[in-house]
Amino acid sequence: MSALVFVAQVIVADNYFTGSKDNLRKWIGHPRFELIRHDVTEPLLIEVDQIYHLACPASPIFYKYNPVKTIKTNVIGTLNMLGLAKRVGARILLTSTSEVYGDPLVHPQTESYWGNVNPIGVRSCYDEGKRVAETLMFDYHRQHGIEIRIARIFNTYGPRMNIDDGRVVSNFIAQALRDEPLTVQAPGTQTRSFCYVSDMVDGLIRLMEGENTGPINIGNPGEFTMLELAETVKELINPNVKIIMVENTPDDPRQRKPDITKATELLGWEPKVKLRDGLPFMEEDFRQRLGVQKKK
Ligand SMILES: NC(=O)c1ccc[n+]([C@@H]2O[C@H](COP(=O)([O-])OP(=O)(O)OC[C@H]3O[C@@H](n4cnc5c(N)ncnc54)[C@H](O)[C@@H]3O)[C@@H](O)[C@H]2O)c1
Ligand SMILES: O=c1ccn([C@@H]2O[C@H](COP(=O)(O)OP(=O)(O)O[C@H]3OC[C@@H](O)[C@H](O)[C@H]3O)[C@@H](O)[C@H]2O)c(=O)[nH]1
Repeated sequence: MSALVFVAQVIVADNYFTGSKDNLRKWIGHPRFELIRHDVTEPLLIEVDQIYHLACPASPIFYKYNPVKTIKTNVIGTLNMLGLAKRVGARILLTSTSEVYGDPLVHPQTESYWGNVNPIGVRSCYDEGKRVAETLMFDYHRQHGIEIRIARIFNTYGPRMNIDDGRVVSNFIAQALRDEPLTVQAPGTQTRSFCYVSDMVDGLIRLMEGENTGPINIGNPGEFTMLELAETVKELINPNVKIIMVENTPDDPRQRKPDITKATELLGWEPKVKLRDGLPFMEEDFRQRLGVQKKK
């Protein structure tokens, strides 16, 4: 009996705008791993079978920092990755976002919903950028026969996130560990649905290896208000910490929850890690990096 073993080689291209080499430390030097400092707004000439196109700042504070660069990354970066896919005949997966639904008027969000997005707002570089990226994917698919996969990712969290990333889960955990008040942006009743990173990776691999182009929502339907999230972090990590209300930013979506029927039926995927079970893994990682011991 003989077995065919598929041995993957991985090439990571990153310009380190929000990413960190430190997160890849254990792979550097591995014979089947290669790391390239590369900005996707420039063409990339390599030979590959599959492209996971994730490059894009994702935290609102980072994507708003240089909005022109964010939209270039989404448009020119996606064009370059599609050009690479076309040249070498690779299958390409785009990590799109629940932000394509904008401030959704349909709840929970299904993939057939076209969204409610402000085209000229401060978030548009990101949400409209990802919407164009999805359009480019489908145009390359229809015009050039490129094999595409589109994931619409809902808020994802987990260990090794940048401590000062600025997104809500990392903010609350870092604040709780630093004994700083948890900053709930008003009104605090806005909702998000949080997916643990290992579930997300499993969903993305299933989508890449499966037969469906998508778009497919990948996210955890467990929905929480930001006040509920703050209360949960307080209870689990630091019962003495204060929760304060601070000003919000424009166009913050008021509610978000994925309908994952397609992911369940087409990919056989559903998330396994509940928020209360995922937060302690992130707490442990943040404690180590911040040097904060658990109180006995
Ligand atoms: N984490 C989430 O909640 C979430 C939700 C929806 C969609 N997404 C999408 O998933 C992808 C990854 O998100 P993340 O949370 O890991 O974000 P992140 O900001 O932590 O990581 C993004 C990575 O892209 C790199 N990058 C940014 N611009 C680049 C460029 N021009 N060229 C090359 N590399 C570049 C960064 O250095 C970083 O390593 C993004 O495309 C994001 O839009 C994430
Ligand atoms: O300290 C904070 C930070 C954020 N928030 C609130 O928490 C909610 C979530 O904010 P985040 O910044 O974590 O992320 P958002 O949901 O706004 O955007 C994210 O959505 C999906 C992805 O594409 C991106 O990762 C990102 O754009 C918002 O309502 C925000 O007002 C707080 O209450 N306090």
